[in-house]
Amino acid sequence: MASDDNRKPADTLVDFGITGDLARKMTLRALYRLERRGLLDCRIIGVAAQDWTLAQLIEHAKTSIADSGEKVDETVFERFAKRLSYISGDVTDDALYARLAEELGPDARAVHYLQMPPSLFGPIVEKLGAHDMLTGARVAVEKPFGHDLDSARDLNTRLRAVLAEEQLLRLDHFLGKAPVIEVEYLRFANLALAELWDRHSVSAIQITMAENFGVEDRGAFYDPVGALRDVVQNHLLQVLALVTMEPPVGAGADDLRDKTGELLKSVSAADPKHYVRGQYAGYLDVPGVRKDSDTETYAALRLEIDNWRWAGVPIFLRAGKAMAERVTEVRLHLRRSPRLAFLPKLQQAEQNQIVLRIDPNPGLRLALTAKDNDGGWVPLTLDSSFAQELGEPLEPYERLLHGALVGDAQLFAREDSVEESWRIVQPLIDAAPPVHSYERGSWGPTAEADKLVRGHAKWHKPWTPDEV
Ligand SMILES: NC(=O)C1=CN([C@@H]2O[C@H](COP(=O)(O)OP(=O)(O)OC[C@H]3O[C@@H](n4cnc5c(N)ncnc54)[C@H](OP(=O)(O)O)[C@@H]3O)[C@@H](O)[C@H]2O)C=CC1
Ligand SMILES: O=C1O[C@H](COP(=O)(O)O)[C@@H](O)[C@H](O)[C@H]1O
Repeated sequence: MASDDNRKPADTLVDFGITGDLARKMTLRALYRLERRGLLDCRIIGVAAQDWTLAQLIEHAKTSIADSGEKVDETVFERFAKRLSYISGDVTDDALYARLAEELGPDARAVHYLQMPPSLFGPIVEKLGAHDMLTGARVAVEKPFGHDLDSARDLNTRLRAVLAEEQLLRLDHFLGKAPVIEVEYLRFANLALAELWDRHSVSAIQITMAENFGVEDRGAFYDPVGALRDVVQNHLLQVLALVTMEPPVGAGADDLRDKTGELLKSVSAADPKHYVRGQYAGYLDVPGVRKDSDTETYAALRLEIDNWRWAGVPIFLRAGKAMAERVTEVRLHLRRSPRLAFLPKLQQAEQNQIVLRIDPNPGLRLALTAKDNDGGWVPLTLDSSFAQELGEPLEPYERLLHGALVGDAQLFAREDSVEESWRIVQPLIDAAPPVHSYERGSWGPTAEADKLVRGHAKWHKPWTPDEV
């Protein structure tokens, strides 16, 4: 397919897996919201195994959208429902593709969105190719992309045998989060930040993704996966790449992805000696979890970026379920200022910090210090809330599905960055240390996690929205 075709807006979304859990919780709502905003300009062909009528699918869509907390406007929903059609069948069966090809017609410009079990990504794309439905089309695949480096490489090889890289969109919903997208602009458009953003000013970077709920009803999915594969290999490494990359040289999707790919390439493979795994008390009772499971629900690790900007700056990542708070943030600890000889008491001020909160209530905090009345120092924080100052953003799935439909690949992970991020974490998969138990509602196995950062800034309690 000529590369210009890959960027043309699609006129059809083929939604494989429209009856599934992700569709119910998130993607039907996202499509409805795009309709409401006037940003949806295609028909939608749902594909799944359920033997439903179109009326049943429409009813299911309405209930799902309402259950997701969205107020359903009848006029908007009617417009949305008119776009829908439905094909039921088994995606491993050729007959389904013959029906799909007929429904699509010869001139369709389709996006095939695969919110399907990952084991079916390869078979579906191959069948689409065999039935000549990939010319002029794009394919968007859900996470996870592989379960280790070898399987990610195999999947890339399999999909790339029938698709050009420009046709393949690998979803990572963190790349659709407004504050994550904002990082590029904040870093490079503000000299006040840009001038501090390197090893001369930054002494350590901490990225925390804490969730205050457990695995709940997702035991069967989660137990073979664990925190490292579920959120570190993808979400947190993509965030790290955006936080530490060099400035892109142009506005194209590959200008940005060249820089994130390059950055991940310069991250050394993780060392299991600098890796802490935890499992919350009660995890083994979750339905679907093996009774003797040693899957981690908490992962903390240290990484090094071996390039001119970041050499020598330790990067600490941690992610956990059933933690004290739900908060995802990036925290840059700046180096200490020299001794403040002009103060009456001999002391050093606390290190400044720059904090980007990704969730909830995204914002930027500058943590400074000021002089108190006794000649010591007190914390002084400058906070901004993006919602208040920048307005309500598109939700991640709205942004990603819209990007897929209009042909903007910028928000999707490219082959190189997916493989590099698996390369980085692979040693932790191959030689996983034992898991340490931690209490629900805590900050994880803190004794072990504290050892990981010994000699550097301690883990900082994340900036939570209720904190003033
Ligand atoms: N659920 C979530 O919260 C999230 C999920 N994801 C990813 O999204 C993808 C889908 O997950 P999820 O929605 O939870 O999965 P589900 O199992 O809930 O849904 C899978 C969908 O695939 C369809 N399907 C499965 N096998 C076949 C088949 N042989 N032929 C036709 N249709 C088939 C199902 O149809 P039917 O229902 O008719 O059987 C259903 O529509 C996965 O890659 C997952 O990792 C990513 C982020 C979050
Ligand atoms: O991909 C995943 O992300 C969610 C967290 O997403 P968020 O947008 O709510 O922060 C995580 O709970 C889940 O385990 C994981 O699969």
